[in-house]
Amino acid sequence: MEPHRPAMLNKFIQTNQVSILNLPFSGGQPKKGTEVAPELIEQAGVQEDLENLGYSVRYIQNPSFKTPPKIEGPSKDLIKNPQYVSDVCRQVRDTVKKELSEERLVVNVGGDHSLGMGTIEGVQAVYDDACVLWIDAHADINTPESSPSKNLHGCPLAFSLGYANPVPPEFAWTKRVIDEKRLAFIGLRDLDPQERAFLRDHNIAAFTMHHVDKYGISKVVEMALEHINPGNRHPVHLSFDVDSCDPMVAPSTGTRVPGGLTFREAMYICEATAETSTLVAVDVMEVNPCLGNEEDTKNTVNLARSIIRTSLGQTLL
Ligand SMILES: NC(=[NH2+])NCCC[C@H](N)C(=O)O
Ligand SMILES: [Mn+2]
Ligand SMILES: [Mn+2]
Repeated sequence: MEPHRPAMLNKFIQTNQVSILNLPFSGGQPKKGTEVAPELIEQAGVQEDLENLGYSVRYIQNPSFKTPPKIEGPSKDLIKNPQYVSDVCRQVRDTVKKELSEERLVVNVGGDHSLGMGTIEGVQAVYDDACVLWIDAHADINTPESSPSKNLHGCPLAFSLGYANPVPPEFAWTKRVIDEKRLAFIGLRDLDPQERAFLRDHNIAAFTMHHVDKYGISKVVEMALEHINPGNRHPVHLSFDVDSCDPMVAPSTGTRVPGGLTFREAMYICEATAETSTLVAVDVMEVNPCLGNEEDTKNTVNLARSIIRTSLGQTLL
């Protein structure tokens, strides 16, 4: 079939190649189910969507991520599954790094958002000036110590910013790889006390749902991108937690928070990011097909599919 539109010219990735990393993993939080999301999102037709945009797609499967290597008790600071999360995230880092260094755009399909520490390190290993646009109801910037839940999906950015102190031994491989001025959030509405303190003390560009209401999504995206990526000179890593969206839009996810993004606001973020021609990696995280009814699962899987094709250049016209 003729592609109806050529793949967008990308400032950093000059091939038309995309690697989709299926990351069937739920070890960063207690609810089973995120490990089955990648296969459902694949079956929804992502490969065909991207081929229609002119991309050549390679799928990378990681079935071993599904099963914890061994039963582990909590480490002494009580965070859950530290060794399992660490092992998987380290492998994710290496795969992202390899695919990007061979000039393939990377799509990471989770899985829970603890995977973000792996995707960020992988992107930064190839593009050390890349910026991160984190779309989420949550800031995921708790340290293992500050985390009230002790679930590692609430912690990935604390590792990438070097805030965890002490760093649990399992995560000794993580480094401070991003600077605060290269990180922005959109969609925030559920923050823990220490997360709020980090965002304020380090002057991180944190756009909450209040800002979306006040300025509208187009202005918020413009301010966020202008802050982290002035002049579109840096590669962009878009990390999309579907719980940024309203529970009516993304019902099948583990930590639902009322008052989120509409479907169009979510798409607008993807469209505006695509228009910068600087996207090198996108994460779609926290779809849990085991939560909600059949209709809920279908809608949430379709949201994930739409996030992928829209951030890779699909437009409405
Ligand atoms: N990726 C997510 N959905 N994270 C939710 C984190 C919720 C809460 N802040 C915590 O630390 O546990
Ligand atoms: Mn979240
Ligand atoms: Mn998240």
